[in-house]
Amino acid sequence: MHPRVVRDGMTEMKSMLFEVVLNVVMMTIAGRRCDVEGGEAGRFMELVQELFIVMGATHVSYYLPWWKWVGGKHLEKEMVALNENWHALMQDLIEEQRRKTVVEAEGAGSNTSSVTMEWMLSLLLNNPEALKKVQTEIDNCVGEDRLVNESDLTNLHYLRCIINKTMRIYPDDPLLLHESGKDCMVGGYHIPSGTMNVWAIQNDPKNWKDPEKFKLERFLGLKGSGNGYNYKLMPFGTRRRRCPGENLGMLIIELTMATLI
Ligand code: HEM
Repeated sequence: MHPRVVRDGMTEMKSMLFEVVLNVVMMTIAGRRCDVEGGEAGRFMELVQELFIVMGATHVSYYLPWWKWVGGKHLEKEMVALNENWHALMQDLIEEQRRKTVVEAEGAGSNTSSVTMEWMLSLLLNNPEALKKVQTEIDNCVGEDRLVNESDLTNLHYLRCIINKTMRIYPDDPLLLHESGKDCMVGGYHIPSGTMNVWAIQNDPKNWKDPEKFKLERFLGLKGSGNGYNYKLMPFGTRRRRCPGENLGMLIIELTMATLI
């Protein structure tokens, strides 16, 4: 991985963080790193970004079904095109792996973890005291003569607090559990009025006093997310649809950020 110096000694972190996560996931499922020179990483990043735009879009055709009949750009077409591009990329990988691997987890894993790390960097740079504190914690537990390893992570409590803080105020999927203004049924499930989305729950003063304040200590001693936090913090979702990559995602974030810090 080569740092990209943008200007005046500043480094562009977004694509580097994305590449780290993509390589970890790629090693896990395909046994090799991502081909940066051949453009595989760039191809992935473009598709993941496009996917998030299409998934997050509120489209005019939701409200005006006749839009597509009069020739308006239809979300369905964009999704089909995106799906075909994903398919082509996945097909290359699958062929390379002789059809032995499941690859759809890549998109879900790469963007979520790298975006969380990007927000975390931003939080740390804007809160120098917290940065100092976490640096001291790493210096005390790991020292300066070696890199952080997995067994150190149980001692890096403050690091974990900052990750939790990041995921509380900048969840990857803020609109998870869609907000509902009135009682309704969705797919046979009753959604009561006043149902809130994840961002609203995680930033509700009823759940987190002074939610906007930087009070990391409030995360100390709390374990896991979802049920562990009484549903006040659930960046990985909860129950049946909960993210299956939670442990891997947390591990990647902890190791990468601790090493970087
Ligand atoms: C910071 C890292 C991550 C965050 C915040 C995150 C968050 C989420 C969320 C909110 C969901 C949707 C839950 C729901 O629909 O209720 C999800 C689903 C999923 N995630 Fe993650 N994720 C992360 C990392 C990963 C990683 C590393 C992988 C795999 C290597 C992964 C694989 C998946 C898959 C396959 C699903 C779909 C599960 C299903 O539909 O049943 N995620 N994730």
